[in-house]
Amino acid sequence: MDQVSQLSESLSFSLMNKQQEDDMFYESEIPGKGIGLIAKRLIRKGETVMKRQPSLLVQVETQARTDVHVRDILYGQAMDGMRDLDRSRVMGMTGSDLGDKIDKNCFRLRINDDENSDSGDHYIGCYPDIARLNHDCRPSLVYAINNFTHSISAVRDIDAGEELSISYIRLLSPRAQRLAQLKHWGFSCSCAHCTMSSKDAATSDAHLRAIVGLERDLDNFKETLVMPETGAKLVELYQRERLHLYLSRAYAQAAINYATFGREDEAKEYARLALERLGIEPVSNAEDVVLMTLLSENPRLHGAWEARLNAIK
Ligand SMILES: C[S@@+](CC[C@H](N)C(=O)[O-])C[C@H]1O[C@@H](n2cnc3c(N)ncnc32)[C@H](O)[C@@H]1O
Repeated sequence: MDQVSQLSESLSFSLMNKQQEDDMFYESEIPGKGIGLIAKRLIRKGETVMKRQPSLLVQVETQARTDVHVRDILYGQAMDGMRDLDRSRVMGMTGSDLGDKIDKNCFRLRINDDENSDSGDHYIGCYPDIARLNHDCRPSLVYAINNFTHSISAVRDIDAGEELSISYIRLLSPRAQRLAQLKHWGFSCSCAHCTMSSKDAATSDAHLRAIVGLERDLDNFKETLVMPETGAKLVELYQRERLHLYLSRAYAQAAINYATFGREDEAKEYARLALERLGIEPVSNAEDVVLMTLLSENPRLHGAWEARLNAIK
């Protein structure tokens, strides 16, 4: 979709669905976290929760090169140019001044790039409605920023009264490391996963270490410890850890791994599960969808078919 049609789709989504959003969640004071968003009704897995264009966009390179005094003048001009409603939402974001508000609430994004390279223009985008979402190490929502559009959907069913949350960081580090990383963001994480007992945290940390180890083994085709079931074991660990937001990748790895051992039925089944999870994500990676569709229909046509069997021979 080009940027103009994406923008108009997103704007019409915002207008048409404002009523639906009002019916979906509300803002509330959350003990120890400031303001947050609470589900008003059951939100189904895969439901779109919000879609927004940025109220303010900062080009990272220009910002880094600009002296603080000039930057403040530019920020002021940008604020003056905003509609009253946007200005008051931006000023309502948590933080002492605009620079601090941007640091604490806004998202880094990259435009016109190839995902795997360092090229592209780097921006910081401010989406004040989305900035009300607190962090949780087991978030209920997943987000994606495609061009400038920020889209969020539910990774699992969310009960009425539950807090809506996203993750500000990647979640495979042990508790102590996650806490240190979030401290760097200026807060001490009080999510249920960071405040659990030391015994439960040690079990969770062991699962996370096992996940990282299995992913490393699965990525290495020379790794002889990998069995046909290694990918399924990875999926199981992600499920036990309730890291639903990473399940599409885990199912995909399991599907490919079964294919590398020539296990057609399991490869098809896990590819089908990967496709189901990809459908839940706000923006699915087109390449992943094509690969998983191929695997779910005819794993023998995938480049990885029997790759590990052939390596053992
Ligand atoms: C993007 S804002 C989220 C909305 C914010 N609570 C508000 O009142 O506008 C990020 C700030 O929320 C608070 N916060 C978010 N997640 C938290 C968590 N898991 N534990 C404690 N504080 C949290 C921190 O103060 C953090 O700097």
